[in-house]
Amino acid sequence: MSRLEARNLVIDVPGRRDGRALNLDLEPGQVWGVLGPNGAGKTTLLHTLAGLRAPRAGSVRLDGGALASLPRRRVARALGLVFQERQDGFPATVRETALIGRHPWLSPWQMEGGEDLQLAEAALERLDVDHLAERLVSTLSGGERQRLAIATVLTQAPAIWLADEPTNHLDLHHQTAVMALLAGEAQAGRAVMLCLHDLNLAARWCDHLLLLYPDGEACWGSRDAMLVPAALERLYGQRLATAMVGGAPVFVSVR
Ligand SMILES: Nc1ncnc2c1ncn2[C@@H]1O[C@H](COP(=O)(O)OP(=O)(O)OP(=O)(O)O)[C@@H](O)[C@H]1O
Repeated sequence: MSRLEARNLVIDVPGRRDGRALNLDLEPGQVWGVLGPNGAGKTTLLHTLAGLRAPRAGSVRLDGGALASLPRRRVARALGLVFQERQDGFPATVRETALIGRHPWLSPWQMEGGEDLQLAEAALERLDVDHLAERLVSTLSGGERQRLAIATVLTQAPAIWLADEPTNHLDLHHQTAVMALLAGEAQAGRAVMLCLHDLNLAARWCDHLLLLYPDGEACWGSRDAMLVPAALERLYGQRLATAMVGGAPVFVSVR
């Protein structure tokens, strides 16, 4: 189990004022949703929390240690990142790609062993892409590629998931399956943070929300405290109608 802390964190969005510094803890068992309009800084935040981008101010701490000073292997074992964009620069099969998730756990020239292969196979099956194991990644559909990206992080088995729009390209069934998988990861003691565009998925599956505004303002807290229609309308610059379905709010944009 691991925790990630943002302390007085200002993400570096070019040309934008600092806005509100973030002070939040991503703790084992939690599912955080990051909401905000295009360009608000969701991806920038995730990459900053993963140590791939330097913050403008403040720090990120992993289990109490400054992320920037920890060995990359230690970070790579703890943090799994599902990228929004990905490049498949060289030819690889689906199975080989999932096995990349084991790299943080292997020494530089060590081959993957039987246990690594078992983890990869189980992850491919869990994401419903096991029948594609021999296929080249370049031949996959958008949704299949997305599920493989999640299977690769599942193979990595990190204590903390940072997932940028994990339901991108997914049909309704696979959206629900992926959100259930991530909620299950949290229930098993991992910490999960997701950037989402779908308010209804956030309302259904997240227990904490961070609202990022385009001007750098932000607020965060428990899901119920954050799902205030007026705040969400201001966030997106969009009028919303709200209904309750199965005990959870459902938001629909209205003209
Ligand atoms: N290298 C860069 N140079 C200039 N501007 C950048 C650079 N990287 C990001 N930005 C800008 O920073 C802002 C935040 O980008 P980011 O990708 O974090 O937004 P986002 O909330 O994830 O958006 P989306 O919902 O569209 O994915 C955007 O306005 C983007 O154009």
